[in-house]
Amino acid sequence: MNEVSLKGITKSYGAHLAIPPLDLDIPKGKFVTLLGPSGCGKTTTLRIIAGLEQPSDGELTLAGKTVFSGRDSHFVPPEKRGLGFIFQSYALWPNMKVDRNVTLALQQARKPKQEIAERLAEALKKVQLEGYQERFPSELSGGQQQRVAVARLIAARNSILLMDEPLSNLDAVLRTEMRTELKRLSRDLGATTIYVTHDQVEALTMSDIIVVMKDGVIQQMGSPYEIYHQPSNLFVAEFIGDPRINLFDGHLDQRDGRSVLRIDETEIVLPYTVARPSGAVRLAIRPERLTLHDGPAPNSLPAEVDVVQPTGSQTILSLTSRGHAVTALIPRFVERWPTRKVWLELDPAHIMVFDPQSGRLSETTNGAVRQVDAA
Ligand SMILES: Nc1ncnc2c1ncn2[C@@H]1O[C@H](COP(=O)(O)OP(=O)(O)OP(=O)(O)O)[C@@H](O)[C@H]1O
Repeated sequence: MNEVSLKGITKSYGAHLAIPPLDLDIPKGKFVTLLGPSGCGKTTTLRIIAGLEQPSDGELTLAGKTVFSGRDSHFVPPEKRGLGFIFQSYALWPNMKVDRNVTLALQQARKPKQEIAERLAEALKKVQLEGYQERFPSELSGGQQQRVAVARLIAARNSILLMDEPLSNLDAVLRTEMRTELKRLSRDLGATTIYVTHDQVEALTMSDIIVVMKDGVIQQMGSPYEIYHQPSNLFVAEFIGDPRINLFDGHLDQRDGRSVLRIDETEIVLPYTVARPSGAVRLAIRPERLTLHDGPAPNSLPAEVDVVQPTGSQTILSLTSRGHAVTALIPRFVERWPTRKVWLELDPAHIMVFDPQSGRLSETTNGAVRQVDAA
């Protein structure tokens, strides 16, 4: 069942159409991330769901109830939508102590005192802030303030949670910790969570479903696995993955039932058949699917090593192959590559073939796009 459903939702600011007609169905209990570059409409979409922004047209339903309809100007205000929020700026009341910040909504809903006290204690325990009830937000660190915002969500027990870049003000260590925390929260509450970020690592690590947006238009909606391994177009392929995916211009030949790729003088026979005629193509391969050799090898391009960057468990190698910048990712610590001239082997099973005009991923003849590894 879909917990959140947008049908033909649009939003214009004056003459600027920020969200062209948008259809989006979010299943109950899933952690769904809206991901995309700055200005792609993620926040606007979330604010529309929250009721903080009125759409120009369309229909929005939450848990089966229509909360906005452009047809009859029906609009349910945010406080009546039964949603929980966490935004980037924790949105705590600066003049209220932690206990009141956590329980304000429960008090306004006139819940019994005993229940409020129990929910407060439980929520503060979950975020490890027991004993902090009497502090004002200004007496807490950024991470602790964010945990108060999380405690408020726990106490409210909303079935739909909306989060807009909630971790962007935190330092790297805290961000990783809070990622785990928010994922656990969403799971423990059994909540449907809609999370906005432009950080692909957050999206890949936290989500059941990622929705990649560009200019208000959904480019792909799928599991992190699908988004990473089967990007539906070049925009998604380039947006996801750090270091970025490598792109090459190439030529596809359909020869005796086999698909053969050519990049300059290098020929690569693919282990699957691409469902498109012979001709120019755009090829993509992830940095971790390249292997370096010190002499000629099958499926390889000659290249030169420019820069070696160990990151700890992995090393990023920047190379140049026939004038093109290429990045390889090696799963170990390397300080110096022994030779400057190398051969860069492309793993044929992991080459993606895109239409050079439309940028769309070409399907394989088995009906689906390539399957790699086990999901
Ligand atoms: N109040 C407003 N008035 C005019 N234009 C707006 C307003 N709010 C958003 N926009 C425009 O709508 C588009 C989508 O903005 P939105 O904030 O949803 O993007 P975003 O993907 O969340 O970006 P970011 O990651 O930078 O927050 C942008 O082109 C933005 O300039």
